[in-house]
Amino acid sequence: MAIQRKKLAVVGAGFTGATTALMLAQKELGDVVLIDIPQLENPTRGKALDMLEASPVQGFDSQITGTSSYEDAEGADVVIITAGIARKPGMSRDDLVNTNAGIMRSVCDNVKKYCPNSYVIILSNPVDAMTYVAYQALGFPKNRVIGQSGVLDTARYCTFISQELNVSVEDVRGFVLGGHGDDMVPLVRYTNVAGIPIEKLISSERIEAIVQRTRTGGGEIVNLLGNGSAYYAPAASLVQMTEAIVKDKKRVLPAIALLEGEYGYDGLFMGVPTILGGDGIEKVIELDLLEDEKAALEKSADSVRNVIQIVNEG
Ligand SMILES: NC(=O)C1=CN([C@@H]2O[C@H](COP(=O)(O)OP(=O)(O)OC[C@H]3O[C@@H](n4cnc5c(N)ncnc54)[C@H](O)[C@@H]3O)[C@@H](O)[C@H]2O)C=CC1
Ligand SMILES: O=C([O-])CC(=O)C(=O)O
Repeated sequence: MAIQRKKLAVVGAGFTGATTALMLAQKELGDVVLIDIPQLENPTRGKALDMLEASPVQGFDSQITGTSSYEDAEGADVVIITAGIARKPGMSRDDLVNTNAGIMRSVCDNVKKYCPNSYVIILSNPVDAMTYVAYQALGFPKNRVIGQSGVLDTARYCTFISQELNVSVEDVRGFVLGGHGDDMVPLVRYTNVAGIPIEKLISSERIEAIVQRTRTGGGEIVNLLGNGSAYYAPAASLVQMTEAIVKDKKRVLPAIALLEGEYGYDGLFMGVPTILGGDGIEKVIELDLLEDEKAALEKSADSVRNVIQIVNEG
């Protein structure tokens, strides 16, 4: 049988979804189906057509289709869910929980029906809780339900470190653990520049400032934009995760995974280092944490549990 291109569905054709669709196509990771609600069928088709018309200029052969019908996404290999409302200045991600949980359930009913074998990556906020909602609604095995937070949070962290030291971003390595909220845990002890621990390069005061800026990195963009939240770096993060899956790269990337004993948590979805490959989350990597790191992770886990409780009560 002829080799076929991968089929990639992006649900939600707003800022993050549209940007992701374009970046996926530019990297030729597969043909992209961009889906939004029926009331936005024409704008969604228009965005997809506009992107496709960039393909001769940029030289990519991925197809991009805009639709409100999940039938067009039938059999997708990867489904990225960005559907939902975004926060505005003065709001926390958790304020979105009730609206987005309803949207997530209705989207997942369709994904389950039309893309039963897909690997699903969740972006909608509050993303740890939304990954839990998706897992319940989809009924897929845990390796196929993956939340995006850590790639983005780590990207922000590494951006700030590279700016601080005026070195290439390519040489900065780090990890952010925990929930996607203001008490996320950038792991300073596991952060280095070309192998050199950052504690040897940056003062502890400046490291603390970078950690704090990372934790509130999403809010910093929300305040600057005024009417929505970040989308370029979130889209780039989704594309890196999709690439790891469709090319079976076995990248070591942070992702929101269902923990079943790892790090001492059971039944909780939270950001941890994983191996991301052709079978989705192929492994959760467990790091030895010091007491203060464990305490910081526990604080973050507590925030995630509180939001999940709202979901369960709602
Ligand atoms: N986890 C993360 O790191 C990040 C999460 N986000 C979250 O991603 C979500 C999307 O953000 P943006 O794209 O900026 O918002 P946006 O408002 O630009 O786009 C959301 C789109 O979802 C669509 N939508 C709503 N209900 C739908 C349904 N039932 N089916 C299909 N589409 C539906 C809307 O019509 C809209 O076009 C927000 O919840 C935001 O907080 C954004 C950035 C990073
Ligand atoms: O801050 C937000 O609401 C969107 C988001 O999750 C991020 O950019 O990290």
